[in-house]
Amino acid sequence: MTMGSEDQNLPPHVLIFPLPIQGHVNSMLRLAELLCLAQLDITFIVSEFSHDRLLKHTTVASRFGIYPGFRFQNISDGLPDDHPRAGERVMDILSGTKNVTGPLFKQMMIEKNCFASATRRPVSCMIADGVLSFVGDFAEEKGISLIYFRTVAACSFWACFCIPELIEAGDIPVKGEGMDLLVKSVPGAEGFLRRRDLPGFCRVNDINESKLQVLKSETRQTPRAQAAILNTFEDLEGPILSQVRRYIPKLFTIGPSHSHLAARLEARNTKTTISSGSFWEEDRSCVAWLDSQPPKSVIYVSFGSITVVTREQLLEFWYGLVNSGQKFLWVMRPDSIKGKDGEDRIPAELEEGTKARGYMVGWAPQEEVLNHRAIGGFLTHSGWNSTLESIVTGVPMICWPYFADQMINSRFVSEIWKIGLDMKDTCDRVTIENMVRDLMVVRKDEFLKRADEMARLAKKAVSEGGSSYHHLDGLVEFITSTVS
Ligand SMILES: O=c1ccn([C@@H]2O[C@H](COP(=O)(O)OP(=O)(O)O[C@H]3O[C@H](CO)[C@@H](O)[C@H](O)[C@H]3O)[C@@H](O)[C@H]2O)c(=O)[nH]1
Ligand SMILES: C[C@H]1CC[C@@H]2C(C(=O)O)=CO[C@@H](O)[C@@H]21
Repeated sequence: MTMGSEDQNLPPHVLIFPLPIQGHVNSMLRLAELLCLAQLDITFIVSEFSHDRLLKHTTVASRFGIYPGFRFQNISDGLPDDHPRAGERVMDILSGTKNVTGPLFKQMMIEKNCFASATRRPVSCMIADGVLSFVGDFAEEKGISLIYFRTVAACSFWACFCIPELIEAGDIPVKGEGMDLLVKSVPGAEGFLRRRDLPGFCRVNDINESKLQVLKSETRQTPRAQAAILNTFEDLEGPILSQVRRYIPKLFTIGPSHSHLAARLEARNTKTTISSGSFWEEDRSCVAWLDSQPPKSVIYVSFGSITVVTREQLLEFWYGLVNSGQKFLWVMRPDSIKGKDGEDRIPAELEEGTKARGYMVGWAPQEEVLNHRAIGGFLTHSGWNSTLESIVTGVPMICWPYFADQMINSRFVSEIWKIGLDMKDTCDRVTIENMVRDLMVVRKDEFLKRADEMARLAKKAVSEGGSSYHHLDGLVEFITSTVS
């Protein structure tokens, strides 16, 4: 772990370590590529499960093959291959990572001399997912610089940061009555944040429940890092970012990371295609279907990589979409329906309505879909990457948050940014039908106007002179300063 004098001219060596979940890996891969463009050496720690998926379904090998300083390093996520890694069992990823991956990581770093080689200095800086405190422990033990990258919005990070105060105020546990009461102990969000909008981890019966405790402690330890990164931009979350900076002054906002990457690649004329990090095979036939639809006539429906719905919920969505009379493109992940019980018959009116106005795929090239001129709205689970992708393309949203940060993202979409509607905690066909009509027809112009303005601000942030552009340069400078 000591650095020989021959290493002095080598670039900084950054280790990047995401939680092995689609949204987290996607955003960290984009960060990795941005840092490759700045000529830094990168070791990207990826779970065997995620890496297999990436190799099978993306061009990740050739995408990173052009950067000589980039390497993948596989590690176990501690879960058996047949673990669903979705729905109610997704939190097992956190415990698997802590109990199995953590010790393996430490052993690997020691045995491999922090990935030093003849052409690479030992890891000089670690950028770890904000919920991997064991990386922080190792960094402190070995004196390596540490930056946390929490892949959620600032608003969600901040609400998690305030969990101790929320408990103190009696706003957590969130349950039963009082869900619509405003919370007072998330500074900057007084006046609009209700208990029901707090991150899903707060929905516990008892404050000792592990998901609450884990998120509280993982979030609260963030300031021990020398800096932090958020995939957001100043014009989107300025007031909340000011609150976060009271505790983490060195905070780099570099988002939206996907459009930032596209902008930097474009500026170099390197590549203009979208860099997908999909864990499932993208069904591109939906793009041909979209090509034949009128402008802004289709609502895109996708609930991300973790959401699992019951058959009842599925039917409510389906009736709502068909009854709205609007065209729809629906991503139905193969593992996204809970307890298929053999009762798989689809009512004839839904089959007919889908044939007439719908199209379904198992996984879509989402960025390309959202960019398509035929898309006029997005019915989403409000995962942060999906939210940012929608913002960049100026597509208004209907939010059906499933868990975690999605609960607060959807509140900001509807109440603060006013670029969509929030249907959290409801799932009935009439609400869905009405909201789809509102978004796509009745209030279409109002939502599109605001969404267009937000898209403009997002693009400004990642362009030369913009806040995220400036922050990424600052991040590279900071990383470089850790070796000089
Ligand atoms: O058919 C699809 C559906 C999704 N995506 C992509 O998959 C990613 C999904 O990310 P996200 O919207 O953030 O959802 P999750 O994968 O569910 O992300 C997890 O991680 C996020 C933080 O990184 C959190 O905000 C979410 O709540 C959490 O569920 C996005 O980049 C999408 O473009 C596709 O390419 N095709
Ligand atoms: C499974 C969840 C645990 C933490 C992650 C998260 C976050 O706030 O960082 C939000 O939802 C999921 O992506 C992860």
